[in-house]
Amino acid sequence: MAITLPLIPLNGVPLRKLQSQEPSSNKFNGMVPPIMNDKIHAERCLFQLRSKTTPIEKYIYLSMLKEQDPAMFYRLCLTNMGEFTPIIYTPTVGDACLQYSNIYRRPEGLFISIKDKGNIQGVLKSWKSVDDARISVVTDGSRILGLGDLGVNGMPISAGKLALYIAGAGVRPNSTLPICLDLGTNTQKYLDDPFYLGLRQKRVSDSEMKEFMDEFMAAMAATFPKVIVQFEDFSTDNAFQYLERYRHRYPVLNDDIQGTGAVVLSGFTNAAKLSSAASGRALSDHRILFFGAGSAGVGVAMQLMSFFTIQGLSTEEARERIWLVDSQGLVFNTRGKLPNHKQCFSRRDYEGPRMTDLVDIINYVKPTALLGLSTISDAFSPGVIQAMAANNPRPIIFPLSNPVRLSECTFKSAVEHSNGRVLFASGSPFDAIQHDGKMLHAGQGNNMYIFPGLGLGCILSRTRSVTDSMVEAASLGLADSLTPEERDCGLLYPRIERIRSISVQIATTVIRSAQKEGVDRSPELRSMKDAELSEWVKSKMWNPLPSETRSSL
Ligand SMILES: NC(=O)C1=CN([C@@H]2O[C@H](COP(=O)(O)OP(=O)(O)OC[C@H]3O[C@@H](n4cnc5c(N)ncnc54)[C@H](O)[C@@H]3O)[C@@H](O)[C@H]2O)C=CC1
Ligand SMILES: CC(=O)C(=O)O
Ligand SMILES: [Mg+2]
Repeated sequence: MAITLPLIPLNGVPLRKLQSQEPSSNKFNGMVPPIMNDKIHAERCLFQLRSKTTPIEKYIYLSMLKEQDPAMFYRLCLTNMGEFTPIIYTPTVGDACLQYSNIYRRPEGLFISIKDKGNIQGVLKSWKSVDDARISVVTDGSRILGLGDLGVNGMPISAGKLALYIAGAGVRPNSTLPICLDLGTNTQKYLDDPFYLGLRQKRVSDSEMKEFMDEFMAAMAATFPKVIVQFEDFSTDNAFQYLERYRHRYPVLNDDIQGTGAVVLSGFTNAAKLSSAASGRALSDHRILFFGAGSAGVGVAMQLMSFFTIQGLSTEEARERIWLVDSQGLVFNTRGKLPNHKQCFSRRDYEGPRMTDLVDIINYVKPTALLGLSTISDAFSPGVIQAMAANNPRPIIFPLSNPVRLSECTFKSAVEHSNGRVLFASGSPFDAIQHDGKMLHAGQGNNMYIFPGLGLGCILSRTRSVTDSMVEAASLGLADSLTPEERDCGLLYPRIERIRSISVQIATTVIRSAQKEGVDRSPELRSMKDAELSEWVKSKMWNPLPSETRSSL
């Protein structure tokens, strides 16, 4: 039965208010259907969503719902997290980016282009809720997931991450600001596409970008004094460069370097304990091989050093537990000139010849863990998985590249070729599978578990900067957040349906860490006991659910 809904707020009255009117009310002059029940309308929205046949149609439907009826969108998102995240986030958001200039309906964030240089603050002031902005996700579209330089088509990434801030951490929708910078694109296909929404020019020079970024950051701080800036999906060199350039001046974080580092440290910590229980190997003896040495690979490697230093190893000993592989093979000192970000982990104990075959590298390194952040789909072939399984009773294999079609292997392949022994987490979701009569679940090692809670902790502590200790605290908060039932099921990450309580736990540890580091600007939180602080964090979360269902979160 087709039902026509008044989808646009009427006379400035939000749709939710209209819908809560009694059927008999004629206050809105017949613009509300006679029978408008909130619960049934939620079912109706789900019905509409589920009747779309392709993921991109579902994405478009949910984008419209988010725009037209945010409270309903977030209510449904929170109560159907497992169904919604693959649509509003990876993998479907990757397709939405690829097709953004074709499917574009309405602006959902700010586009700031190189042509705005000299007037960036003027553009920022046009944002609808200038007083409120607390968190902004900023991309320049130069490395969207593993899909390359998509220019302004990267906007759905900023919008999608912020939707998870709202759903997962209860940041108020009006406090979020998605931004896509247009500094050109080097992808010719877009420059030739009449629908492409960005400037028709190649990316600007490094020096021009630096001047632009300096003005942009100063304008953000002046316009939104309370805002935290999350850099997202910048190409490798710029990701490292701009994090370093601003992290001591402004409260900024880079999600791909720090958020990914934290989420993998957490899942790896849980996996290493299970792996060591099976092998008898000391935790400090794990050996980690990274396939992919870009912003995410090296960001994770830097964060995983703390796994070993927590076990009592020195920084140098921790570094020795890590090997990198890039597109040229094993990274070692005498191979030739290396970019700065790879130098720290370049091996000094290997002098050649070049080693490029992954099975050869595994047989040489004998890793206990293999982590993929390479964007190379199926790089973890059956032979690679078997080599890992031959050396380890419970091999740790994390194919972390996004979206799902770029994953280094599927869950099914990892389970089959390790005879069900694998400890697995992937960047994008995989369905659970049956093996030997047992249901096995894939962990999702994605920074979506970290950034909502980390960002919330930063907002509530009013931090001056985001320190390494705060990122590490977020990671340990996540590792500690598994329930006994989740541990019994062998999960490496908690169930995503519990994202709000996970975010409370992470935000609380992040606030405490900010206080220890002396970067907090909310002194009134210092005297609170931990339980009181957690309750206070929870009370600050925006909640779209009717009060009777809130306790289920
Ligand atoms: N699971 C998660 O939460 C996250 C996943 N990622 C994913 O990680 C992937 C990489 O991201 P970035 O590090 O930022 O990209 P990047 O472009 O900076 O790095 C890619 C790395 O892979 C290496 N590589 C490329 N081809 C290779 C080959 N044939 N063999 C071996 N290595 C090869 C490159 O040399 C480079 O070191 C992307 O797919 C991204 O979506 C990124 C951030 C978070
Ligand atoms: C998850 C994420 O941030 C990425 O793939 O870039
Ligand atoms: Mg990213």
